[in-house]
Amino acid sequence: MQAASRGRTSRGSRFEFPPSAPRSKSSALSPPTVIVIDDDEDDAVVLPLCIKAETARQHAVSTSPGQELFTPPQPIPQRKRPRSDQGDGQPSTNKRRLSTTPLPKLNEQQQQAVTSSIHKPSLIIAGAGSGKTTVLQERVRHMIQRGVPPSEILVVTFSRKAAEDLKRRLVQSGMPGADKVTALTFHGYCFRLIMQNYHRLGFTAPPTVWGDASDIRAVVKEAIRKASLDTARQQAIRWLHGINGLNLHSSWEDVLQAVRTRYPDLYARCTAQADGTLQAEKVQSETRQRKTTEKQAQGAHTAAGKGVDSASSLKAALERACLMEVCTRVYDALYQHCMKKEQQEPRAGDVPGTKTVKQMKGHLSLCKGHGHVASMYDAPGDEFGAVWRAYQDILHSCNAVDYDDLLSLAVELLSTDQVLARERDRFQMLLVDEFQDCNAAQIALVELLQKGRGFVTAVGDNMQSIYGFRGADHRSFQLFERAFAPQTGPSIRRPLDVNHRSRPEILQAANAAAAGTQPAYVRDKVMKEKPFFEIDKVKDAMAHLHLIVNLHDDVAFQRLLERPPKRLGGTFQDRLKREQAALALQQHKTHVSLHDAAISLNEGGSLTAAVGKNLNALLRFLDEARVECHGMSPSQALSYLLKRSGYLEWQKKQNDKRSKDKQQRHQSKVTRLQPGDSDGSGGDDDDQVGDGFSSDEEDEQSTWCQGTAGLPGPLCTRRTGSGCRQKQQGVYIGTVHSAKGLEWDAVWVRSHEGFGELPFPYREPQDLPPPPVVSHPHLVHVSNRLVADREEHDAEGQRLVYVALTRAREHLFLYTERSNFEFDSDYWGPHKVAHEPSPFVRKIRRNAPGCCEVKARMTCKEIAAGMPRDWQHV
Ligand SMILES: Nc1ncnc2c1ncn2[C@@H]1O[C@H](COP(=O)(O)OP(=O)(O)OP(=O)(O)O)[C@@H](O)[C@H]1O
Repeated sequence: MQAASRGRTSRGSRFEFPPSAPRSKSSALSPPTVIVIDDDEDDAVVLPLCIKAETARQHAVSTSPGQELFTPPQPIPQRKRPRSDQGDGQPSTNKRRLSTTPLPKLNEQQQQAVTSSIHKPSLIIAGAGSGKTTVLQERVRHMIQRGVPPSEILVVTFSRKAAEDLKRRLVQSGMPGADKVTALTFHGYCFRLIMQNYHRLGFTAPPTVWGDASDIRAVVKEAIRKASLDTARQQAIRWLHGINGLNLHSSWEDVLQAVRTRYPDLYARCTAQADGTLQAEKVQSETRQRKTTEKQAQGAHTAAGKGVDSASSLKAALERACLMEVCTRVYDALYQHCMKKEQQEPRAGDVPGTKTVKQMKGHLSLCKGHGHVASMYDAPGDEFGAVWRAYQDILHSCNAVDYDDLLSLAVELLSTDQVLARERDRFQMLLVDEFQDCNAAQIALVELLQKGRGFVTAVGDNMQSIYGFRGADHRSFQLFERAFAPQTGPSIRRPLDVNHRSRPEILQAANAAAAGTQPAYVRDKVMKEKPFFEIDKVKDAMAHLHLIVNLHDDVAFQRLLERPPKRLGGTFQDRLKREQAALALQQHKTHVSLHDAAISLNEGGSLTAAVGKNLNALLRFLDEARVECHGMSPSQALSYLLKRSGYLEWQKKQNDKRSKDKQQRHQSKVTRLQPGDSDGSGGDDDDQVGDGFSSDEEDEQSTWCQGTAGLPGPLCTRRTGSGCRQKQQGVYIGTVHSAKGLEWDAVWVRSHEGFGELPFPYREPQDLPPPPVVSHPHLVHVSNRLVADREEHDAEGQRLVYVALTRAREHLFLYTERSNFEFDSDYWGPHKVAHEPSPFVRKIRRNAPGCCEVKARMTCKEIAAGMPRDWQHV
């Protein structure tokens, strides 16, 4: 950084400028600034939007939710925000203020909100930066001061970061017992509840939580396959039309009898197959055939022997073979069809009804978010309902749940008197942050926990509602009032009108961006770092852990099959899948686990020597590991497993081929896996359990596996991705969703055309899941309106921009690169694409011209020079 001379802002903070930079007003960076970086040149090029630095900063800004936010903020009372200037006038670093500084002196409205009766419901709806979270924290302190035992206070937030922050702040405030307060995400709370009561939900052991997006997609794919199988049964019935009085409800057994009558040859062939004489059909190559003749003969002998020994097992084997023959005729065609469809992105004009895996996954999540359950989609022939039921069957037989299930299962638990009474006893007081983003299940949880009692405080902001696409219920505040009005009467709402965070100009710009016309949405490709729990090595390690606590975890088992050192190829996996399907038919189950199928194949003795050896070794390894890991801590178990399975050795060989720095990166990834609390009792570490909103779109990730035998549970693994980077010195890079509730002195927002785009594009009504046919057994307010209309969807995009801009305290930079490389492998390969500034930037310029100044160009040096001196190293 070059030597610099000093300038002075109206507030007295000192900024440095390089000698070469002109010292006109336009070069002194005042927020907000829109910058266009031209990557053709070394220098950045700035367009945009600089604030007149001398405009008011000495007053607070009026802010209130909803429409009023669009009106230009009125300078009202003196803003007495205690800045964290460190004596020399330098602004604070880019850490969240709440986590590092003492609580501010509350204004009158805040004071009232904090001290209102703790035995009455309170709803605080206020704009960004008005101190909602601060009030929530202070209210907890107030409750403790009023004699509420801290362990009976439950604070629910929307992200783990927010929960951790709140807890830390409470502890730092020195309030005795503050560390006993429970601060969790909704999903964290539900997870804990389910782990403590899993047996009431029909689980025989604590379920595994499947959160990885690609794993879930694989399960959905399998569910589509299974649902197709049912369609196949119906097709087979049509194929065998009229025989033995078959109708569409006939079982596979009836189908079998019909085959026997109509196609005796086929039936005989299947009999022969069951006797083991056609085993060779499974062997693909001549070479392999020769090598395995002996083994096959042995296997055939065993199968035949079994058949002779027992008439019933011969019948079962016969049925199995025959059924498979019939099923696969139609089933394969359907499966291929489904899989082919899955490769394609949904496009306008796609035939409605045939859903892709991605669509199905989205629909499942959306419906679960709305509090629906599979049984609500029981209409015959309903494709979505069939897939959903198959999906749940797979989860159930693998003793697993997904993130969305955590909420609905918790609702189910709290709908039983015993659990509800215990939880209400355990947590007297409930406080909820970001209430505007609650979905039906979350609202139901709040209602169940406090209905008729009303010791609940909720805070939120309509303008920051950005989770509609995941089922956040737009009526959340209304529903809150309806549920708790009997306890409060009409005075339930408490306003907070003063923004204490951002400079007025920033707020004006944010309001301007969110006001007026609808934004245009343009698809944007974002290159982002792979989330920690999606890194292959991490998934490998987690698969080992998951399997030793739950052998029926098919996702983990599949992974161990696919990955070295126990690699078992695609042919074997196909065989295993067939065995799995056959076993399920034979046992009249919708699903049996891959592990069970593997045991069956292993015992069948019909595998080639090499495959048989590998499979046997894998099964033995799992059996032994479950015994050996008994009582170990998760990190010990992980070390043992990776070593014992040969994975580490394999990795070492791989590492030898890598450069040294790559090795170090890998090592650091593995060591990031940290064990959580070990007694499962939900101590302090329990709030490490993540919020479940992070699996694919956001930066924070959390995964769980639970102990059975001796393994401690829950094992919480924490991601040290950008969420943790925030705690270090440096720049936090994240999505707008992940930044919600947080604040920084300086915020840079990339603002080219895609800015404001939601994670999911708008879906036309025909692309939505069908409405449920029956209502939910537990939820009171389940909305049948699955997704808001286009107008609401666009408004949510605007709110996303509003949230982004209001994260800034002092400096807001909106920048657009003039052009950048984008990757298009299908056609041109990487090529440069020109970027236009976002429509929001145009709106800020149009609607709030007085608050910002637009710069056409700015060099990188000038940008850096505009930063406070102690930031220039960043
Ligand atoms: N009375 C006050 N005086 C000075 N500063 C305050 C006061 N109340 C809150 N603040 C500060 O204002 C900032 C915003 O507060 P807080 O995060 O609680 O607002 P919020 O309404 O939860 O914001 P958002 O909804 O945008 O996340 C914080 O830095 C907080 O310390």
